Amino acid sequence: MSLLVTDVTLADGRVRDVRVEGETVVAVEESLEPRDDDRVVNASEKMLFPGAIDAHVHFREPGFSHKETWETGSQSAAAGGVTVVADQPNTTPPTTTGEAFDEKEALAAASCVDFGISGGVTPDWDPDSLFDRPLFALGEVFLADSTGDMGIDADLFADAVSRAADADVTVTVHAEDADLFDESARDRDAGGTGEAADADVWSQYRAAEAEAAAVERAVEVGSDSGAAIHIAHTSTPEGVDAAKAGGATCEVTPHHLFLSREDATELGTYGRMNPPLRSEERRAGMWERLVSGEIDIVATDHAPHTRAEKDVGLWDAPSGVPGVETMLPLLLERARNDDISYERVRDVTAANAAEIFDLPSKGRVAVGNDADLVLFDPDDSREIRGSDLHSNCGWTPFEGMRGVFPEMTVVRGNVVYEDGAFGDATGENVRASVADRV
Ligand SMILES: NC(=O)N[C@@H](CC(=O)O)C(=O)O
Ligand SMILES: [Zn+2]
Ligand SMILES: [Zn+2]
Repeated sequence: MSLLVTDVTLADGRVRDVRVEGETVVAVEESLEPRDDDRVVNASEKMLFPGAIDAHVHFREPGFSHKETWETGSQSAAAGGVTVVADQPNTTPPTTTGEAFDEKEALAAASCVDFGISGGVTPDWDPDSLFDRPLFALGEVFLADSTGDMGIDADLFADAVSRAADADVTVTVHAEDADLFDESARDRDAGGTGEAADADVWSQYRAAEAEAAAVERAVEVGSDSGAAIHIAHTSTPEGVDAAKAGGATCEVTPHHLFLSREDATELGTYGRMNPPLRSEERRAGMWERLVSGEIDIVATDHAPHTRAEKDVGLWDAPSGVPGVETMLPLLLERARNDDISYERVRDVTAANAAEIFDLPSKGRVAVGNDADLVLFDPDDSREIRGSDLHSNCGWTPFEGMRGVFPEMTVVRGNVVYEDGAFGDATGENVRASVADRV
């Protein structure tokens, strides 16, 4: 079957007809004649973007299927216009050996969107077998403990970065320096359980200064060995500036763009994540750097935990919030309000990640590219409700905010999501399928 989307507005404002044949965009023209076997979608007043690439998700399998599975996580992605996800290594077993990579890749066959799998670093990792696999990236490499307690020391980090440089693999870094955490925060009253806790205490504890210091160290190690460094979830303007000064690329999460310490008290443990929410001033500084082009990409750090796990005291709760389904909707809402251009939203959600992570067939609506597409009505803004979303966790820190959600999401020509329903298409590893390697 071929798909013909007519009269659709692209991110740059051009109105075009777009034809998909098989897995590929074959024509983008002012006017294309429908053919007998075309499914024609009349999309006047609608917009067509490249499917978003979320370079940072935690889909939790193997090991934590009660939090999320490849099926639920990828459906949440598809319903949010995300067509590629990159899964992080803090699963059980951690993705630190070739065998663990293979186990995760087999489970990822349940994904309805395309995926990449990143390799992780622990003292007992097996770099030889790991680099033998088609890694999306090395990372996130944890410079401080987060979910999974995979924090590593400086020597192992330097060793890992040089191995990645040899293998020509980008290193993604969770940059926080635990030596700079503010232990005095432990003396503050952290409130009750769940929403009654005060996550501002967590923001004080994992101090803002701890980020830039770790970024500086990471970019230094990167330049010593010639490795490409990508800083995950930068949360402070200082961290972004240090990344850019050191020649690294960086990402920001939706929660660090749209939430701040002013929300932390109300969110309670549902607002506990690493790095934590920052001051309103720093949040605004992140938004400025996104709009200006200093921040390369938005990635969600989609880190689902169940309500039962979150409904405990602040110091006992797991860190992390879901976000893969609401990233593009939240940004499209801002574009609708003229706070950011549609082109910039396209670049930070798709085109730039395709460049940084070397996915030449993805990230753009262009002839010859994979038909990874998202169709939406730019005026169809609605309230975000956790109960409407598709992640297994069933909640969102963005409850009540507005978003522009997709009508249709297409992965390599397959309609994976349309008007609330999912197709039965299967995602593929963006680096190489298992079959290709045998
Ligand atoms: N960001 C988080 O707070 N949590 C992430 C891990 C991580 O990215 O640090 C998780 O896997 O739960
Ligand atoms: Zn992290
Ligand atoms: Zn993460």
